[in-house]
Amino acid sequence: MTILRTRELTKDYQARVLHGIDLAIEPGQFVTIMGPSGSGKSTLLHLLSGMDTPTSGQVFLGDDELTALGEADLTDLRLRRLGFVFQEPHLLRTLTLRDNIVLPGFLADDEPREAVVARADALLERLSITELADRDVTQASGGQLQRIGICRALINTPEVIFGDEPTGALNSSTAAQILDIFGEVNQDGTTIVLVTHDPQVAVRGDRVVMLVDGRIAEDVDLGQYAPEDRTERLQQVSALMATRGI
Ligand SMILES: Nc1ncnc2c1ncn2[C@@H]1O[C@H](COP(=O)(O)OP(=O)(O)OP(=O)(O)O)[C@@H](O)[C@H]1O
Repeated sequence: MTILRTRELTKDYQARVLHGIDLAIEPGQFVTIMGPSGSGKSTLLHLLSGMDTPTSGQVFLGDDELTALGEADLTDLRLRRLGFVFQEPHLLRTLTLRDNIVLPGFLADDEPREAVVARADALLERLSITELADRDVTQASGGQLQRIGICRALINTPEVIFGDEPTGALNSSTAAQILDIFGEVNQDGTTIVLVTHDPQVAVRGDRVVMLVDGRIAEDVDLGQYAPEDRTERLQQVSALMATRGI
């Protein structure tokens, strides 16, 4: 069983940047996508998450083909079933941080607003940032804002969380805390797919998909090592990167 699957996915800009990608991700996996700059990592993430459409090929979320949906259905699917965490959280400046979190919940309009607010408050508490609820973006640190971004990504209880360098703008200790949160979310059963250059991010996952020139060059299972056995994982990832000249 797969939660995300691609079939012969290609993407052309001026030139072809993805060449027939076949990838299958199982529910609950924590996958990182690595590779040299320009290898197509972000492009693949955008196609997997329905943020962009391929030149040819298919993407499936469970039994649903994303690539067969029109823009309105795709937007609705992204809102309800997928979560996104970017390098910068891009929060709305005119809203409180709590209101930034609840907004996608209100847009989904599946349940009473009080229930959405209660879930936002539970997420704030879980990520230890309850005190930020009534502040705005000017009144929190980068790491705190990234936690708000994660709460927002989780508000509609997505099946998959996608991240593009989600710790790229943070110092290493804050980044480690954010990665702990991704680990906990994954432990709860949410599938995670992160693009990263950073081996310290890759070791948090249980699978590394390495892209080179728009093709999957390596697909490595780190699950044989316990998650806390980061040294072994780091050696694997570093060896992989060295092999590919990264
Ligand atoms: N919107 C676009 N229009 C034209 N070319 C693009 C566009 N987006 C990406 N590309 C090109 O596609 C190729 C892959 O880009 P992509 O951003 O997916 O790579 P990446 O591996 O994520 O790179 P990086 O690690 O530098 O972020 C690059 O050659 C890039 O210039």
